[in-house]
Amino acid sequence: MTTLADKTVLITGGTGSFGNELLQLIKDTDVGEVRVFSRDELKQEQMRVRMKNQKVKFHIGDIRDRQSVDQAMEGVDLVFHAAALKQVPSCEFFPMQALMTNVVGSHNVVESAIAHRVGSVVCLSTDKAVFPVNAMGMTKGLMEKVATAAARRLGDHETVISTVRYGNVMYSRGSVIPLFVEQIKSGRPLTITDPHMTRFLLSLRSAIDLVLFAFEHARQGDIFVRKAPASTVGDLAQAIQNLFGTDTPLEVIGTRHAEKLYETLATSGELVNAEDMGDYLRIVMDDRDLNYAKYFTEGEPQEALIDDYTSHNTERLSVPQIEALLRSLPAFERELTAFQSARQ
Ligand SMILES: O=c1ccn([C@@H]2O[C@H](COP(=O)(O)OP(=O)(O)O[C@H]3O[C@H](CO)[C@H](O)[C@H](O)[C@H]3O)[C@@H](O)[C@H]2O)c(=O)[nH]1
Repeated sequence: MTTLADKTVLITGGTGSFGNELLQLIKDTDVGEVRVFSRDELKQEQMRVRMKNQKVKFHIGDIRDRQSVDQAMEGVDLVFHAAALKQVPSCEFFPMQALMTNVVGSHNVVESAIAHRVGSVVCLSTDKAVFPVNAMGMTKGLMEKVATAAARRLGDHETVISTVRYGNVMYSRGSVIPLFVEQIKSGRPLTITDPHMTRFLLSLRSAIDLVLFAFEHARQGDIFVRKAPASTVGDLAQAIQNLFGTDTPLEVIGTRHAEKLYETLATSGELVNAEDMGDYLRIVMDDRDLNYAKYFTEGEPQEALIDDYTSHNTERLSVPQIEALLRSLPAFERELTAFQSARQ
């Protein structure tokens, strides 16, 4: 990570799991300074005590408040924009709050970075932003539009704005894997929404690799996608049962509010202009101008021939493959070991 040498990095939403993991990775490199920007003073205090690192500075603020963003942006070279409301149910019930943080807040971050001549801004998005059905995905989709519109306006300005999209981060707080583990530990049935539902699966470390890849390779307005395998929820539950050596009953509870049978990481329209970079896809910005006549004369005939890239048609993990992936997650492995030793 020589490219971070002596750089000042700002992580919005820096006290979350993404910020914590990224900091672990870069705090001992030759990075100049890392600023953690977030609303929660308690989480910042806990992080400060845990880190004890002079390079890490803490800024209380809210991305909805431009002034607080501007203060933290002074002298920054690189922004990882992770601050968001990302719980599907809470965004569903409070869509204006999602709009204020994910759209207006993101606009503040992008415009502040441009005004402070920051070198690179990487915005974190999600597969739920593509063909969105819930307020979380809709507002993240609008965040992408805000980032792309700024990038289009900037052209070859010194600030490069890019976005990354990824699917479900395995074992993230509040997600299905820790839930299934808790249900097994307490002997309750595993609540399965729909055994055929699929999700892209990736580790937090892979998500961070994607963000660093974007920083190192971004051209103006790029969206980067990490290719990822997927599994059905039924197979995921089976893999967890196998590893824990239990046969806890399964209870099919049905699809929850505002969720999809499968997710999409890139649309056929985006794939027409995407560059295959091995583990990653670079979706190039559509930089056509607002000259509507062109839209009717310069369409994209290829689009109809390509499928969207979805968790239904990506590589499908088998149960043993899911087991191997789960065992590579340190937090899962710790739970499993504790469970096994308690049973002996
Ligand atoms: O009791 C449950 C809960 C979930 N699921 C299923 O497990 C899969 C994953 O569910 P998660 O709740 O772990 O993840 P989501 O895809 O719903 O969304 C997650 O990932 C998003 C990012 O893409 C947001 O971060 C969101 O808050 C987070 O929950 C889904 O198919 C869901 O239907 C079950 O079968 N049973």
